[in-house]
Parts: sequence; structure tokens; C-alpha cells
Amino acid sequence: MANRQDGLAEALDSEQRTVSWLYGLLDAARERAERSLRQVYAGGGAVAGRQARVEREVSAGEQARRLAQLNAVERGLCFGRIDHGSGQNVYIGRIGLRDEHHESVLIDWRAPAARPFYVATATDPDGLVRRRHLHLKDRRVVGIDDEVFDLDGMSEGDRRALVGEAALLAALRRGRTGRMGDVVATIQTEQDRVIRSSLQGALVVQGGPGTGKTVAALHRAAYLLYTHRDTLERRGVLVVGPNAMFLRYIGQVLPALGETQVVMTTVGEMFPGVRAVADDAPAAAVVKGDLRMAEVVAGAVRERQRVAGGELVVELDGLRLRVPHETCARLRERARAVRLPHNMARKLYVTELLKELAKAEARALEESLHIDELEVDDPELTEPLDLEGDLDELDIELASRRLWEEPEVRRAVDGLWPELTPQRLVSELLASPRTLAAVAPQGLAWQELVRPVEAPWTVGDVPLLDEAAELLGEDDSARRVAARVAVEELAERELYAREVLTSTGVAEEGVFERADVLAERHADDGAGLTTADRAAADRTWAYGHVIVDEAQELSPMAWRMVMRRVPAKSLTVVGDLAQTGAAAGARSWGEMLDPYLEGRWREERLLVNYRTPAEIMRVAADVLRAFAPEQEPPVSVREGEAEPRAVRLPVSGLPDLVARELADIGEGRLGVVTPDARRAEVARLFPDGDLDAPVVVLTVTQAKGLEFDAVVVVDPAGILAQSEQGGRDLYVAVTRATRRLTVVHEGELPPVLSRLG
Ligand SMILES: Nc1ncnc2c1ncn2[C@@H]1O[C@H](COP(=O)(O)OP(=O)(O)OP(=O)(O)O)[C@@H](O)[C@H]1O
Repeated sequence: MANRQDGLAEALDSEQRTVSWLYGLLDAARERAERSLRQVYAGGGAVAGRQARVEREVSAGEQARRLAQLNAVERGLCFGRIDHGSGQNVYIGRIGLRDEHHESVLIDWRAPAARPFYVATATDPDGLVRRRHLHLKDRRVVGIDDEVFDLDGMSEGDRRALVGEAALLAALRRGRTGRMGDVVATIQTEQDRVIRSSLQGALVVQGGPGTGKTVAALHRAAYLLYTHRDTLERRGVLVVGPNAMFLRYIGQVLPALGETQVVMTTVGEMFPGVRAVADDAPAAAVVKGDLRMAEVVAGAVRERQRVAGGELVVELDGLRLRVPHETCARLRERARAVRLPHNMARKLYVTELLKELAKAEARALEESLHIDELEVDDPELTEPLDLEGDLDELDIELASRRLWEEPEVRRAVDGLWPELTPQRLVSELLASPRTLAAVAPQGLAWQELVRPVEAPWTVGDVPLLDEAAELLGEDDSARRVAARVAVEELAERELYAREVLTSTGVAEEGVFERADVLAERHADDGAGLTTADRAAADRTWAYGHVIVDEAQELSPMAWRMVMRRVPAKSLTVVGDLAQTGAAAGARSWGEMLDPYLEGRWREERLLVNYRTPAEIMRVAADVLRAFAPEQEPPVSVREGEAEPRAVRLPVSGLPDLVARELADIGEGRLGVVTPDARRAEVARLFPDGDLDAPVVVLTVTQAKGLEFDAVVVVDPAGILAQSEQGGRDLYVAVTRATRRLTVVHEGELPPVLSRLG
């Protein structure tokens, strides 16, 4: 025994020496990055020329990112070591480090050389004799876990120092913090397959609750950014999650993994300028999410390209300008035939229509001058006038310009081919039963969509807005002019600043440099912005890779929008068909993806539940069997500490019950999950329900993807009854707990939970 203790102390000592040395290298790398950043700004006075300034900004951005990365890996810098049969030992960490001889001494977890750490098993050790997990507290090595694959292959000293409790189970037992942590130290083989799957094509990760789909997807983002740095740093990675609460929950994982080139969003925020959070009623959501809505939006755009009932008549200064019906119809067909988006085609249409109006004006003038009534003798003047025929191209152009300034003319044009924003098109469409009836394909229950024009945006509207934006097109000529003006203004301001600083004698280098850098950053087209900043602001940005989490919730129309963001169709789709709660959500992956991928997607399944203990999972399996018998529940990796239970109690008794549960879990956190209609009533009993608070009250939709040490499910019958998806909602609710589950009911316990009775 004493021998083993000595062995452990020796091992801890020796690992501590290595770890301290690695932290020393990290500190040195940080100092170097800081120094370079200072040099970029301080070096050599004012930089002449725009190109040089842009280059400096880019270089400063790179150094700042490197520094952020080095700072993000402070906690748990090195977490593993693999010993190869050849005698070579490799340390694995959150980032790669080299020593002063440029030798690689810490391997980034994403590098190919780190792979055996994740995939070696007793039956297939991948050349390893031992895998060692190092547990760090601050910079101290406080624990070691060993898994030995080949005892004979180890030295006597190492054999003596063997220590270990399975690192995974230790990680799983830790209390929950309200923020997801990274699991780089304990990634499992099946998850590793997901994380390191090729960038090309679409990967679907189907897995039950708690199987690590979200952690695997986020680690995959970090892995892909590391492995395909060039492509993805330029194009960025988009992560689509179910709601803002979820994004906050996972938000800390990626920076902690050392990556900053990722945009996180929800479907409700994918159209810049709109932040939709409300959901439609289920019947409306189903119609709105139907792919045929693309036809409806296209129909609505065409419906705004009109021809007057008879001839077009514009009254101008007592003249009646008339354009025949057939001419108007011909102009519309010609403008449509160019196949440009509506707002772009409008330019062509307006040009042509103004020409016709110019001719119409000439004709009207002619009619108004009743020549033969004039008392003149000159035979030349009595010849019939042909003002229209006399117009040359220049006349028509000048007349067109003049006419375009006339409010009457503008009104007429806007009535026939208006400039439209997506917001206006969609809100007016949904408020017009007449238009909906005219453009909806047969069999689509458009009546469900009708609502007032000022109704707030819902998540289901966002794909419609995106569709409309595609068809309307953005007229960005004004923006481009504004950008040019801004650059010119910047140059002027800089000149002025230079003069002021010189004349007042404060033109010392540092100050001056900062002033001009700042000016540029604010006034310019974004040279100093990161890929993520630029991508997030641009609806038409083409991402290098898109990850969709809780992907079962997306409607067919939402998929259409997502696919537009990733023309290369490089995607990771992560979800669980057994947890679909949205009325327009997925019943099968093929149904959603095949319209774009035509069957060309691969699937990985995750089958082990790392969150919910076996006792709770048995309850969940009963629910699943009743409501989605075709789906397999995942297998729990561990037994729990307490049997789940049901308590008959009025809602007013919740505070006491919750207080007792909190006392039982010690430091952890508790989630109260309620039916949608009862959240407000329950939340009033727990005032400070922020995501970081010890007690959070949530609907099932809000709880999706989250987890808590203890969960109290309130009114299971209410959850079952709230929609057609009620059974799946209950399944989601009971699978949020990592340690304890209590179901609170006022009436009878639903039969599906009879195990708790
Ligand atoms: N390899 C691992 N090592 C340590 N913890 C892990 C591992 N895999 C998963 N976990 C933990 O298990 C929990 C569940 O993971 P995650 O939230 O990714 O599951 P999920 O499949 O997305 O679940 P859901 O379908 O309910 O959203 C998390 O706390 C996660 O940190």
C-alpha cells in the first residue's frame, strides 16, 4: 500500500514538473503575442496609405485573436498523456505548444497525433500501452487516472504509479454550472467519430437525450476550424440553436475551446434586423413551415407586378397621359423576362414605362393644341403636328427624368411595380385573405395564416422573409455610394485630425496612431472586423460549414433558408427525432434533407446517455414506448444516487419541495419544467429565475437541450395535453436531470408514469 502511495506521489510530482514547464511556455507565448500587438500599433508612426492601414488592422486582429486563444486555454491547459508502445510519450492539451528548439511538446487535441487518446480501447489500443488523464486545479496537478492497455509494455516505475478512477465518470459526477463545459479530456470513441468526420457533405447525428450530441457538434466545430483553418477562417462556421437560452448555455464552450470564428444564432434571428422569438399556433406553424410557402411568396411578388384594368391614365398639369393596356402588359412581361429580382427588374420597368409616358405626354400635348382652331395664315404652321414622332432619344430621356420627379407619376409606378422590402411584402401578404387565396396552391390551408398587418414577427415568419428577400433582391447601390462617401469623409477627417494634432503639439506617435485606427474602424467597410462579425450582418453570407443543433425542430421552410447559407452543403445536423416538439418539425431526416441533398448525407448514431442515470431513464423509456415506439431510448452510462419519484401536491407547495431538493443536491442547480400555460404562474413562486440562478422555471421548449442536477416536472398531464407532441414533450422534460427527478401532480398521475406511482 505504502508502495502505491509513494508511486502516486512520485507520478504527481513528475507530472507537475511537466505541467509547470508547459505553463511556462504558455506564458512566454502570451508575452510574445502581447509584444507583437504592441508593436503593430506603436511601430513607426503614422502608416501611409489605405492598403497599409488595412494590412496593419488585419495583423492586429490576428495577434489579438491569438492572445484571446492563449488566454482561453489557461484552465486545464494539459489534460492527457498517451504512452506509445515504442516508448514515446505525448502530452495532449487544449492547444499545441513548442519548446525553444521548436519541438512539439504539447499536442492540440484536434491534431491527428492526439487521436489515439480518444479512440484507443482495450481490444484495439491503437499502439498505446497507457492513456493517462491529468486533473488540474489552477496550475496544480491534483489527480491522475490511468487506463492500461498493455501492462507488460510498461516500465516497472510506471506500473507502480498506476492510479485511476475512470475519468469520464468523474467528469459526469461534477455539479452543473448552468453553462456547458468542454469535454476535450473525456471525449468517447463514438463521439470522436462524429467530431473528426470529414468536412465534405452532410453528416446527421441522431441520438437520444444526453448522448452528447451538442458537445460533439461544438467540438466538431473547433476541430474543423483547426483542421481546415484556411477555408473556415475566411468563410466562418454558423451554429443554429433552438433559442437564446440554449445559445447562452453553450456559448462558453467554443471560446473555451479556443475558437472565435463562429456565429451562433437561432432560426428567429437569421434575417438581419428581425429578432423573432414568438411561435405561431401549431396549425399556422404547419402551414407556414410547408415548402409550398415558397410558391406562395413567389406568387405574392408576382401579384405586386400589376397592369391597370384598362389603359393607364396619369393626370399631369391638366394633361391626361394615357398608356394603352397592351403596352403596360408588354412592359411587365419584358421586365419579368430578364429574371432579375423584383427590385432590380423594377429599374428596367420604370425606364421603359417613363419612355411610354413621355410619348403619351407628347400625344396629350398634341391633342390639347387644336391647331386648326388657331388663327394663323402661315401654311407651315397649319401642317398637322406629330410631336410624338418628333421625339428623339435625348428628348425622351430628358422628358423621362422630368416625369420621374412628378409625384403623380411616382404614385402610378408604385401602384404597378412598387419597390418592396421583405417585411412589407410578407406582412401585407399575411394580412390579405384575397392575395393568399389567389396565390396559395390547392390544398394549402392558407386561412390559418391570416392575421393583422401589424402583428409581431414569429419564428415561422423568418424563412418567409428570407424567401422574399431572395425574390425581391437587395438594391445595394445606395449602400455602395454611402461606403464610398464614408471613405472620402474619413480621409478628410484624418487630414483635419493630423493638422489639429500637429498644430497643438500633441502629435506624439502613439496617440496619433490610435486616433486614425479608430476612425478607420468606424467609417470603413469593415477591414478590422472578424469573419464572424461580417458574416452575422450579411444575409447572403456563404458559410464554410453550418451546424444545426436540435435540428428536429426546423420546418421544411427553415431548412430551405439554412441551405441557402451553405452553398457547399457542408453541414452537421444534430438532433433526435424522438424529441420533436415543433408542429412543423421533422418526422424523418430524409423528409427534411433530401430536397437539397438527394440522399447524399451520412448518419452517425449516438447510443449512450451521459446525462441521465439509469433509474430516471427507465421512466423516460416508458414514455417513449408509449408515444414514439419506433425510437430506441439511449442506454445510461451510470446508475444514479436516488430513485425518481412522483409527489401529489398543489403548485403552492412547490417552494418547500424545491428547497428540500436543493438542499439534497448541495451546490448544484434545479430546473422546474412546466406546461406552456402554467409557466408564469409557477415562475412567480421563484422570483430570480435567471439561467445562472440555482432555480430556473422553464417550459419544455425552453428546457430543450439544457440539463440540471435536479428537475421537478410540474403537471405532467398538462404537458401531455398541450399539443399533439405532448408525449414527446414529456420525454424531453424527464430527461433533463443529471441526478434527481421529481414529478409533481395535482390530479391523477398519467398512466405512462405509473412506474413512479
Ligand atoms: N465524453 C463526455 N465526457 C464528459 N461529459 C460528457 C461527454 N459526453 C457528454 N457529456 C455530458 O453529457 C451531458 C449531455 O450532453 P449533451 O447536452 O451534448 O447531450 P445531447 O445529446 O445534446 O442531449 P439533448 O438531446 O437532451 O439535447 C452534458 O453535460 C455533457 O457535458
